[in-house]
Amino acid sequence: MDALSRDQAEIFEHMFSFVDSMALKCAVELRIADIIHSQDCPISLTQIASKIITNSHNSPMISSSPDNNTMLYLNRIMTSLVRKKIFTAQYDHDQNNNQTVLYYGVTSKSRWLLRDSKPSLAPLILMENHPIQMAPWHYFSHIIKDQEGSATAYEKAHGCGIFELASVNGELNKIFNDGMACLGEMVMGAILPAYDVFGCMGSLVDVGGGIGGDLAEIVKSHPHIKGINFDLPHVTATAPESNGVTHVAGNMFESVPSADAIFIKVRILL
Ligand SMILES: C[S@@+](CC[C@H](N)C(=O)[O-])C[C@H]1O[C@@H](n2cnc3c(N)ncnc32)[C@H](O)[C@@H]1O
Repeated sequence: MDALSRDQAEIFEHMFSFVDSMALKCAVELRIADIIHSQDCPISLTQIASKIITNSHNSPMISSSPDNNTMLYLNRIMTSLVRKKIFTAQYDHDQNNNQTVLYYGVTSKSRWLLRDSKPSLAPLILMENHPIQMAPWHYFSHIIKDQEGSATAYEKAHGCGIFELASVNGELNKIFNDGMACLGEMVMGAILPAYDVFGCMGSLVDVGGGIGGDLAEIVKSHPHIKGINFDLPHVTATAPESNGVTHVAGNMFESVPSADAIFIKVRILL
């Protein structure tokens, strides 16, 4: 291949690179990793499709024979995910039908797509690839050209910032908080064993603590701490109860509950 064609092929690759994210999102939405992980061995496309149909009707009694379109589209998604080494694909002989069949199996990456077990990146994948969250990425050129004002790409796309939008959009509020909580679990798993700073405090306030997952982990490993999870009202309203953690609603730019120490994780001052 000459240099011109190679460069052109590379631009094509960049042009369609969003397809990888969409295939990942599709796999999470359809619970493909959960379906394959729940079996003891690799399974065929037909088996995956049947499970998807059964799951989508939410009843094992519904007939689960996939039609041609389902098989065609699922085949394309699986091809993309296998290319990214998220699943394996291997031909084997099916003795029941005396045919050679392609079987899909798990890899070390596929467990991060699981919906039914933790740790998982599934909530973050659903959040980052949601149309609301994708829209601001279309405004790069606008914010660069914009000579007046300092609107962010998010504000250009939605007319307000993410926290304001989440306060009036329950779906965004849930996917954002779930995404943050899943990220928090992983980060706290690294912070807690590495930083021995929590023993000396009697109370701790997590400012912008989301639904309180980080603080719950800290209090679990340091039960003497009185935890205060502080966030905006629409966030604390959906926070689950947790032993040793009190949820307090408010605006950090007005006041913050007092405690022996303040914990702030992730850049929130944009
Ligand atoms: C990027 S998230 C981080 C959540 C959590 N700390 C974590 O690391 O997973 C930022 C959090 O700050 C909260 N927040 C934003 N503005 C706030 C404000 N003015 N007062 C209190 N909380 C705020 C948001 O609701 C959100 O839960």
